[in-house]
Amino acid sequence: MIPYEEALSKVLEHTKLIDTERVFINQSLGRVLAEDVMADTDKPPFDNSAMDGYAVRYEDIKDASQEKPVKLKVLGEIPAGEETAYKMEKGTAVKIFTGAPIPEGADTVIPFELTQEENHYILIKEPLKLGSNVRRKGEEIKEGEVVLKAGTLIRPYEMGIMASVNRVVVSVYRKPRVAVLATGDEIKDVGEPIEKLSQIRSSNSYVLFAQILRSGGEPHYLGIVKDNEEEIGKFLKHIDYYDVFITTGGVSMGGKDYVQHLVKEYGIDVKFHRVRIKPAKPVLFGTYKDRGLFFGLPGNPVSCTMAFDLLVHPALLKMSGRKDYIPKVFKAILKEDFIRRDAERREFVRAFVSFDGEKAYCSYSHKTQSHMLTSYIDMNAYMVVYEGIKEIKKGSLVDVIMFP
Ligand SMILES: Nc1nc2c(c(=O)[nH]1)N[C@H]1C(S)=C(S)[C@@H](COP(=O)(O)OP(=O)(O)OC[C@H]3O[C@@H](n4cnc5c(N)ncnc54)[C@H](O)[C@@H]3O)O[C@H]1N2
Ligand code: MOO
Repeated sequence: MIPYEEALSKVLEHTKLIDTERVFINQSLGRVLAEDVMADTDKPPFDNSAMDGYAVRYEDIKDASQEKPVKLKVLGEIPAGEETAYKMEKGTAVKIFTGAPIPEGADTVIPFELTQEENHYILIKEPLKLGSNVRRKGEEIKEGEVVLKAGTLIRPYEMGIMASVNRVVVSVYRKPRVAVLATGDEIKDVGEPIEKLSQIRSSNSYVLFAQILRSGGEPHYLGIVKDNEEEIGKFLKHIDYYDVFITTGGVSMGGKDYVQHLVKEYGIDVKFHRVRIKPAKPVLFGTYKDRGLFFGLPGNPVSCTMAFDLLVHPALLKMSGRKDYIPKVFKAILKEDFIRRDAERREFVRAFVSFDGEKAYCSYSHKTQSHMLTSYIDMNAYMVVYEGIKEIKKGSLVDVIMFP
């Protein structure tokens, strides 16, 4: 049995960056840019007003005061989207709206609130700084400048930035194709008739499907296969099509746990089998072809789910070009005592982390066993109980990892 860090670094060591594809920007959310995105023009493309008000010449208004108001003649108005033919001379102002181009000769904008208008004239009773309320051409970005670097995660903000520089198609890392195959004679899909009390619904298939989606992958649901080498082999025959292949069940010591024998037959090079973690001890990891990743996750629902979050999720992120793929560990104050009997493995207990000002607090689910998927209800993190630790007192600092 290897420790968790070693398992994770083995997985990441074999995780290679996936190839790229071009997508329409609306399809790019959550993907990672595989190219730099450049500005097509200066931003803003022209000097324009940041307020509804009057474009003026600073020279004219710099000495305005309550006692000596400045009076300017209003030549006309410029709405946003209009070009301007006004040429401003001494003693004049032009009514202007937010986003409209600053007329030639003007350099400052006075908001309506600071003026009084009367018969095509305005009165100004206080000065403004030179350039007030003017958004300068190119002040945000210069034409040709890299606005988004390759490697950037695309969030709604970045999508907007790409639209603002008229980039409609962009190169991103492809979504990994991830197969999910549930194994087990007793496993039934949702909706299938249950003939015997000993049969179990395949919750794992659905958790995994959603986890893959959440990790930015493309889930391929392969259904359920019996504990039968030939049947499982029919799926593994096509393993090359997938970037990642996940099975659940059949990896422990049971007589029908075929996966570990089969993997060799289908070109999977096993890198580890069994990790000193609780749950998910029997997890198996291997590689195929030059870049495929194979995960044999345990059948127990919590073991399967947790092994995905802590081993598969980081790999999917890394493969997709993400830089933040290592699970972040931080400290929280334990709100109640924790005790366990067996301290051989590092345990990842489903926990709830809450924040109060600067401090984080941690409580945990008392359903600690690996068949209880309901231990995830209302929880948002894993509390890490390290090897050799049997007891943690209320008030102690514990390590926690938020769910992805
Ligand atoms: N003698 C030993 N027995 C077991 C060991 C061990 O070290 N020595 N390890 C235990 C641990 S830890 C785990 S975890 C399980 C993992 O076993 P498998 O991966 O071989 O899984 P199965 O035996 O096929 O199933 C275990 C359990 O999970 C249920 N299951 C399976 N598939 C699904 C599914 N798709 N959806 C929901 N539930 C599923 C299955 O019915 C079993 O109850 O092994 C221990 N045994
Ligand atoms: O490791 Mo198993 O996942 O403890 O139940």
